[in-house]
Amino acid sequence: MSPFGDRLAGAMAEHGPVCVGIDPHPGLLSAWGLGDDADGLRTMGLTVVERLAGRVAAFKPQSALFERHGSAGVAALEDVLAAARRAGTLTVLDVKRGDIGSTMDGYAEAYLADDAPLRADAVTLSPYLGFESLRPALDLARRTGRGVFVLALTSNAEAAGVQHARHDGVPVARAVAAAAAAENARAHDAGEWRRMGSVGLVVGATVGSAPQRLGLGLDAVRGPVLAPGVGAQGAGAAELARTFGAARAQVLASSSREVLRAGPDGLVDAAASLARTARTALAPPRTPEGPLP
Ligand SMILES: O=c1ccn([C@@H]2O[C@H](COP(=O)(O)O)[C@@H](O)[C@H]2O)c(=O)[nH]1
Repeated sequence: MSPFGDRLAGAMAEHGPVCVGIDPHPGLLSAWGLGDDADGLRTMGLTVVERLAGRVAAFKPQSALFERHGSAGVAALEDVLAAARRAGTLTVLDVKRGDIGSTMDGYAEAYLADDAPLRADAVTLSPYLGFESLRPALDLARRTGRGVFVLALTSNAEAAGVQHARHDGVPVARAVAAAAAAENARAHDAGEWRRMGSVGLVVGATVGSAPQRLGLGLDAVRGPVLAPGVGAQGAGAAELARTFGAARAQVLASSSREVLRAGPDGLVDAAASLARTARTALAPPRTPEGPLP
């Protein structure tokens, strides 16, 4: 299997830089005429996969909303991940895991091993026990051709107190970006990827000019940037264009509730509209003569 970053770069070029979140909130399940139970979760997830596979670059199931229903909910999540695999659309499992190294081994095995029932193409990870505590997941993802998205600047306003804080004068989020860049550089030097590294960052589309102000150097990370916050959290084309600047070619815009609110019959149009917004906002800046070299 080619590495996640290269596979994602191909999917973004083919289907647009768009990820649809599968977040079965109780209110959405009710609006879809589904019960807030494991069958409802499964039906919503499988419907999203059936209608949108091959139309978007990736799906991002939100683990928490499946875990609410215990083992039956997790079984539904396994089914949704398996359906996306069969359909050939990439999955980013949003689990935001992070722990001491020995426990991190367990999380890595749970989501990134080839035989894991909950395996996804990539997972979200939290670096707030120290970036290096994520080593088991970084290494297993590299061995199995999978990817990780490490939280750098999350879309929620209260995150700034932690992520903008400075340690030895360096903003925490910038240190996270630098560590991700180093991982991608090592893998590139080893000849492992061509188009994009497999260690990505999460940077909310709602964070304004924070990446520039904090000197994150997102383009230098050379990995994908997962940008949640489009739609229900208020970010649109203007925010995507403003926030990501020189890194816009790496950005995977993500939206959950706004697409799901369209209901089963409106999914295709809602995802197409999201793709149009993301493609326009994230296109290279144009000069009078054409795109910049
Ligand atoms: O910084 C972050 C990281 C993750 N998320 C997750 O993305 C979706 C957003 O859902 P919407 O309905 O499009 O608002 C959700 O699963 C979050 O947990 C995020 O929003 N911000």
